[in-house]
Amino acid sequence: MAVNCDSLEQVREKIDGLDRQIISLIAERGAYVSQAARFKKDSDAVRAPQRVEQVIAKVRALASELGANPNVTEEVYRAMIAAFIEQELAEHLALS
Ligand SMILES: C=C(O[C@@H]1C=C(C(=O)O)C=C[C@H]1O)C(=O)O
Repeated sequence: MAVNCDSLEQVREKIDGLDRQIISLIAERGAYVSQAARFKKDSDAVRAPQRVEQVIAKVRALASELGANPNVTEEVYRAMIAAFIEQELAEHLALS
């Protein structure tokens, strides 16, 4: 839960701290995305558009539950997943 800040400096300190946590989680998520490449036969399987839509529906619901903006959450996730698909495609190519 966000605290009420007394200055812009404090706001930015909070954001900087959260960015560190978010990036650590992106690193962990990315490691699992890379592992997924080992279990897929081709680039269509890497892209897995049905799974992408499942993730988007799930994170929109989670956003509503946890007090985040569902539209912002969806945009962030679509951009993140698009980048992870490129990462996974490169992993998949390297394995073949
Ligand atoms: C990690 C996977 O591969 C890709 C990446 C996804 C993601 O970042 O959530 C979801 C589906 C795929 O586009 C997967 O199929 O689960």
